[in-house]
Amino acid sequence: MRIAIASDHAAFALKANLADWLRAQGHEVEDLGTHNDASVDYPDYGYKLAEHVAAGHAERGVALCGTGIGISIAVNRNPAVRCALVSEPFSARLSREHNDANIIAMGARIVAPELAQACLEVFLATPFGGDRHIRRIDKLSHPPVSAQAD
Ligand SMILES: O=C(CO)[C@H](O)[C@H](O)COP(=O)(O)O
Repeated sequence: MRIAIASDHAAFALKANLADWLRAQGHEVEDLGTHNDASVDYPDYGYKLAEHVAAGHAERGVALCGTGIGISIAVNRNPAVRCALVSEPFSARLSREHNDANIIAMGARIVAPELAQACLEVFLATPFGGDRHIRRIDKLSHPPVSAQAD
């Protein structure tokens, strides 16, 4: 699978670890930076990753920062992608089955590399469940001008 990966300085080491692990699994990995541990701003890398996946240059994306929170917010500003912030494999699986997430976000200050690998493995292996979830995914793509829930 073609996978793009991006992080800020706080997750630079985790990004290197996961990129190596993905390549060892036979995936084609594009590293969108950052390329060292000098301080940078996570939105820059989140926007770049989202644009890359939305353009079809990669089938899946991996977004990393200290907590995963900031970069996942940045990625989800792009309406053409769905990014799930996870810290354990069960959420990683459901992010695919229910949400058809195409980008996974994790925090290097939250999850150890082995756990991040386990989350990523499940994320890449799990198909979208379809059925009722299609209707809900579609609603995410078309937010209402004014909310209408009971
Ligand atoms: O987790 C993050 C955003 O959600 C960032 O990685 C974190 O805020 C960077 O912090 P610092 O500049 O103190 O290294």
